[in-house]
Amino acid sequence: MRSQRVWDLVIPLKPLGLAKSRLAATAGDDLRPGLALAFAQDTVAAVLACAVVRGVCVVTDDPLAATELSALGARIVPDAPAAGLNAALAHGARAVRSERPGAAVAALNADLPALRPAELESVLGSAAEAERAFLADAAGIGTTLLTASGGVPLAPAFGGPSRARHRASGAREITLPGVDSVRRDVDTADDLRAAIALGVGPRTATAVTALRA
Ligand SMILES: Nc1nc2c(ncn2[C@@H]2O[C@H](COP(=O)(O)OP(=O)(O)OP(=O)(O)O)[C@@H](O)[C@H]2O)c(=O)[nH]1
Ligand SMILES: C=C(OP(=O)(O)O)C(=O)O
Repeated sequence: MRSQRVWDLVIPLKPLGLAKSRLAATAGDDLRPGLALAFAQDTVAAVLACAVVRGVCVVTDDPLAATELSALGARIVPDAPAAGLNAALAHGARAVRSERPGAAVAALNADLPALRPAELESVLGSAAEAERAFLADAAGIGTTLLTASGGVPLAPAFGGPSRARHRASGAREITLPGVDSVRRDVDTADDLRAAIALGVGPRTATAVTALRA
């Protein structure tokens, strides 16, 4: 029987006061940081429930997020480069591999509140067939997940139209059907509605109830 590959995930998270700025009209400055935290908590909890995930490293400078996400079982690494998303991801991958040389790593956004562990497992199973692989977001423009096998640099190129950049970088695109929850990032009010329709995790459901109230 072929043994299944295990993965270490790297999840970047901006300071909560700055995160999810495109939801400002929906949530307002009082509720938006809590919503961003709830997305991250539901994302991390689903990742940690995935059978092929060995560990989660969250790269963040936010003290509340650090406390809450480490309580779920994530390792927290400060955003020492302070040079944006891709620098944070490369830093997280280095932190993982400094403890586990040769680890297979996957970068995943923190804004996937509908994430299902079984769908993530399918995506990672498909990713194991390539040295580097990625999954496009629900809009088909960006990326929600990028993987690198052991010994292979992650070389993240997230931000805006990153699907084309990851494809051009030589990473293989994962084209699996039935993994909507892994593609469903939430940037806008429409995205949030779509995530709710898929079924969000418990912390996001509570935060959305506060929003509606
Ligand atoms: N550690 C770290 N994480 C980042 C940084 N920039 C973005 N992220 C995270 O990267 C992921 C994807 O970023 P975006 O979807 O643009 O999220 P966002 O910046 O919160 O959303 P907007 O403010 O609407 O652009 C989210 O999990 C962010 O929290 C950064 O400079 N450092
Ligand atoms: C960082 C990304 O997400 P967003 O579109 O939310 O900025 C990305 O898709 O590369």
